[in-house]
Amino acid sequence: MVDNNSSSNSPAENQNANPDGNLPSESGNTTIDALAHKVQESLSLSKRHKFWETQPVGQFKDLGDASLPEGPIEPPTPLSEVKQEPYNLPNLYEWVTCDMDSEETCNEVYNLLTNNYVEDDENMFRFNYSKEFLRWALCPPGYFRSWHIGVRVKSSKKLVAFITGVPAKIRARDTVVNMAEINFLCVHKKLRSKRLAPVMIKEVTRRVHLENIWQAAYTAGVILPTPVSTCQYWHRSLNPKKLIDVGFSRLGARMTMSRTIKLYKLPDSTVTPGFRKMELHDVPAVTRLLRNYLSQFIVAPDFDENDVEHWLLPKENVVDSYLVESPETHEINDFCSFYTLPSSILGNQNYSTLKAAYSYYNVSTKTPLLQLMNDALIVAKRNDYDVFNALDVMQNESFLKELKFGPGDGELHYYLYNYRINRVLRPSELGLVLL
Ligand SMILES: CCCCCCCCCCCCCC(=O)SCCNC(=O)CCNC(=O)[C@H](O)C(C)(C)COP(=O)(O)OP(=O)(O)OC[C@H]1O[C@@H](n2cnc3c(N)ncnc32)[C@H](O)[C@@H]1OP(=O)(O)O
Repeated sequence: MVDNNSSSNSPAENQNANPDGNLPSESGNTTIDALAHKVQESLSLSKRHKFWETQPVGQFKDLGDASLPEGPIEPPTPLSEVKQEPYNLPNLYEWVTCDMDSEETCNEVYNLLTNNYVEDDENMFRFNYSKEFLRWALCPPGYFRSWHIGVRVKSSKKLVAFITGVPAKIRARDTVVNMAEINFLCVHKKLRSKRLAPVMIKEVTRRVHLENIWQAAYTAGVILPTPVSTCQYWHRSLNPKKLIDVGFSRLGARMTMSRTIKLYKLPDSTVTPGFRKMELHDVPAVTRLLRNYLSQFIVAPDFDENDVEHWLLPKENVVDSYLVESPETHEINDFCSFYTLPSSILGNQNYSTLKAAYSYYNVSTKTPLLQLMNDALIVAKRNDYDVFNALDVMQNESFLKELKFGPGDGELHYYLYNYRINRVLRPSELGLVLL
């Protein structure tokens, strides 16, 4: 198994390719790794965060203080008191709102992210979100164009930084909160470490406030004050030869290439009777199934039918969803989905792209989750994905090891802005996947 014998590096697991120079630990569960990780964590916890210390987020000093009330950290301010003008940028730059419907703007955003977004620690891979994916991720029901924020060089109009929000209803325990999901924060490599990121975060916050929304959810590879939960990526090789050739994984000790290929081989067709692609007419049934399933987690999205249609109806090369329709009753009892996020392979002679599927929302009520996810692996393999990634959120832990996923070497931290949860959650208590 990948777990102990090989290491893998992907931008996803290494969003902690971090500007602050903390070393991420290698994969594997050795004592030294665990120790190094603890040391790193305590160094991060004692570090000053000049910007984050000023924000309404859980602070490290309050960690473990269960007496603090759950819920908003600060009350909303009257809308008339929200700053009306954008924050000041350094003189050479200007704010722009990015119209993702414009082919030209979408291209510019795509190019900025393709060349400057998240890399792994060894700079071997960089996320390569497609244009269709970006449009999907940024234009859900009720989205605000004003939350798609760019920074251009005034003179040349070159796009050099980006940050986005989309609206989402997220439930924290019993309370459904209107939030913004913040993503795609990116500063051009040449403009790093100039404190541009805090200005961008303040500007997106201002624009979210203008819509009378006061909370946000986001994930990052870096440790900031203060994670609601810390999750791990796991990877299931579908094309082990390519993954080894490009340095994503290593050949295990005492393994040959042909034994490795055999180990990860999957059947050509799915095994569950009634397993098929989700269609538009399935939206009501999938919504019911998913809402019921997500109600067990402490933090989870509160999806309605419009959300399900947007986020889960299959979209080629963006999101894939399958369900099990009972051949007898035609009831829909099981559902699985993954999104498509390739990574550019940097500096490899033979390959330029790693095709990765990321586990999204999965629900099993009749088909065992293990069997359902094995069918998901089979369709992903049939569609030429190289690797299938999954976080240890929801009930994913129950299938990871058995289906030959190996742990990655990075962590993904979940955060809430202006909302306190009074203890750190286990990944299995989280029902939320952000893109
Ligand atoms: C109510 C509504 C609220 C809405 C807002 C909710 C909050 C949303 C928050 C954003 C969620 C984003 C979710 C995603 O998109 S996560 C993906 C982030 N993007 C990348 O990793 C792409 C590659 N890296 C870059 O483009 C840059 O390194 C970035 C832009 C990340 C930082 O640029 P740079 O390296 O040039 O640094 P600086 O000198 O300008 O600024 C340094 C300050 O920035 C803090 N920093 C660094 N990385 C992150 C990070 N990932 N989240 C939050 N803060 C971050 C850092 O701790 C320090 O503050 P402090 O430690 O001194 O205090």
